[in-house]
Amino acid sequence: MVKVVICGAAGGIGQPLSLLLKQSNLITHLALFDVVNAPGVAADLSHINTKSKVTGHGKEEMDEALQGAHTVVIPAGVPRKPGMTRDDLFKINAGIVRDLATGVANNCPGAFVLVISNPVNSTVPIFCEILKKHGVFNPKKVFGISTLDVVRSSKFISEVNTSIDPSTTRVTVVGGHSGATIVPLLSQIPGGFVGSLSQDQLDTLTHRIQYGGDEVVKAKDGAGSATLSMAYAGARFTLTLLQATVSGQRGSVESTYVNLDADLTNESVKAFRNRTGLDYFAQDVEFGPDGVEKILDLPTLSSYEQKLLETAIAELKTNIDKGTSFVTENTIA
Ligand SMILES: NC(=O)c1ccc[n+]([C@@H]2O[C@H](COP(=O)([O-])OP(=O)(O)OC[C@H]3O[C@@H](n4cnc5c(N)ncnc54)[C@H](O)[C@@H]3O)[C@@H](O)[C@H]2O)c1
Ligand SMILES: O=C(O)C[C@H](O)C(=O)O
Repeated sequence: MVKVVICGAAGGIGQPLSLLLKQSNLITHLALFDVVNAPGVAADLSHINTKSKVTGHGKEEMDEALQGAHTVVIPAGVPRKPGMTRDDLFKINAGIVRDLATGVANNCPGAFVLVISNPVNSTVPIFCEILKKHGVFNPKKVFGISTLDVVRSSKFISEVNTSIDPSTTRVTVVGGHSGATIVPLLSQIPGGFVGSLSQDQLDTLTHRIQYGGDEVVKAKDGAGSATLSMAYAGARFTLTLLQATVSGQRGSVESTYVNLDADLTNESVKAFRNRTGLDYFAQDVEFGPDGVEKILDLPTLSSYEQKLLETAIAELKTNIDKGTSFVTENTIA
């Protein structure tokens, strides 16, 4: 049985994400958990003629939803409004993520967990610290979802160079998932893409990728942030992970924000960690049956990207400390 649980399933991301996952034959049970409206969304989806069973679970039914989960996807929490940073969401979303992590530790400690709730740079450390406290943390199984940055990068570069097919050109995006911590490695795009840009074009494109979320928040004008593109990105990541962990497919790669203990064999990851002091970082990861098979080496960066990375590292440190301190200060020993 492959049970996938969506926490926050009735929300702006949760609904289209559940719809996309309902189309997968890899999933046998889709469990929708939300503090509001989950049974209604579940009833609606359950009429779609694909293999999976769909169940809805309300506010008091988190444990039941999580029991036996293979994978838990978490888009629960509040989204931004214009003028807010992702870090402004910390106050509310930190507590939501802490409680869901406790639920995972108690009900499905071996599950793969995909954290979408912002600020991802801090909510992933919160999730991992809670699992550590319960003695069930496996760094190969917890992922911060930064796939939307990769999806945006592919699309935005194809608008600059129309010979690029955005559906097949993947861009490595490292660092984290907010503003300056998002570092797209455009120098890695084959065909001399970066060399064809002026410095102004490179600055504009990099800024657009780093602040793509703001474009949507501004356009939605108070009605939230990216939901449909996020559902697409979240489904892409979930299905890639399921193909590796359920179907045994090897060799697929996505950029994702992980605890760097996920690959203790990579010497360059060790060296990076010693130099920066970072325990969490988004990087290209290869999937295997246990989740993270390998964290890939950082490629050689251009001097432009190196500067972006140094700025990202400083901000990431603060974001990570904020997440880990929250757990130290807000959990009963
Ligand atoms: N990682 C990314 O790239 C990315 C992209 C877009 C949005 N996000 C983040 O995803 C989150 C959700 O965004 P949205 O637009 O779907 O928001 P939304 O308000 O539309 O939906 C959130 C849902 O979570 C539910 N919820 C709240 N507390 C809960 C709890 N304790 N347990 C279960 N469900 C709970 C709400 O009832 C709601 O249905 C936000 O934090 C947003 O910033 C992340
Ligand atoms: O911008 C946001 O707040 C939502 C999300 O993180 C995004 O990148 O679109």
